[in-house]
Amino acid sequence: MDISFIRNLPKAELHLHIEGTLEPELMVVLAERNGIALPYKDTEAIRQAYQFTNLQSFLDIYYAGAGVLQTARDFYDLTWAYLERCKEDNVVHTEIFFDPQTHTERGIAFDTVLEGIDKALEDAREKLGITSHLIMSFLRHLPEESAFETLEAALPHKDRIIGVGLDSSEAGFPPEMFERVFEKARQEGFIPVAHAGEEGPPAYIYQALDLLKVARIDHGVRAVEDPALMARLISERMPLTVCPFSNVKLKVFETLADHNILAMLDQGACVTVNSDDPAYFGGYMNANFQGLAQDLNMTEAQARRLAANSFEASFLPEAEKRAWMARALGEG
Ligand code: HPA
Ligand SMILES: [Zn+2]
Repeated sequence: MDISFIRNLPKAELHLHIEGTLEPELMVVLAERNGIALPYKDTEAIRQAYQFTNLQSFLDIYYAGAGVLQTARDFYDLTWAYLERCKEDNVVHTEIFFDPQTHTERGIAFDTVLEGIDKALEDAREKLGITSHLIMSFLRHLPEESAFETLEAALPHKDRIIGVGLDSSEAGFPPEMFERVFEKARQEGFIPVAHAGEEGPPAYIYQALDLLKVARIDHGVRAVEDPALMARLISERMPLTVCPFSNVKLKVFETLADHNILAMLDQGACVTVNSDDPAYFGGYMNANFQGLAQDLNMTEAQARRLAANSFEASFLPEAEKRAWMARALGEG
């Protein structure tokens, strides 16, 4: 498939951790700016360290890397760099996760984090024509009480945060542990989503649906182990925000050729393509699409349906969704 076909396709990104867009070059700049010593000699050594055996081996390095983010300007620079990559890849709309607890736990104020990210999103609307939403994600390895405190901190900023998510170490931290905080978040008007079925079993996907009442499942690739669950996801058009490169780097699939995204697409599931933590997993949106073309023989029709799904699954207003879907399908 021609790279220009992928480039020209309008796309929405729905599964992207802003902390996961911290490229080694920016990490070094921010470490110097903030007087922080990195345990790496140069950017080459940082890249060398990015060899993961599972989700946890990634998370350990990812949380350590986020330590260079200190000021609102740092969060601005991080977010702006990602949005410029969106422009290159023709990602016209993005729904970004941020992990407030990664920062509040080390003494950075919630408002500092939000201020920097939100200003970059605002500038991107104006200068790059990219629309966006922000989703704050609770870290599931931390106690429920910490998630409740994070929700409290977000209440004055409801107008700038559309939803809540659940991420970090999945195995041993089932969605049911967060049922109460998600209930409160829904009452406050936040749209719920959750990582489930990345490393965790289908039971975690059921819990995310039935207990957290999510509007999307992040990852969800292990749903294929349970045919009744797959049938339900398909009949409900429940979106799965799938991250092909991430799944290979974290050994959910051995190779990209083993990935189930196109099989799920062809079964009628509302799967979408996303980059998750592109600075750590080796590529942004278009690289993920290109990988599927090369290693799974993705057709142009499949690429169009994946892009259309990304708008269908977004939290854009209905009319905008429909317009972008038509353009992605080549009907607009
Ligand atoms: O893919 C992920 N899974 C869980 N937690 C995460 N935090 C960043 N990326 C991820
Ligand atoms: Zn993720």
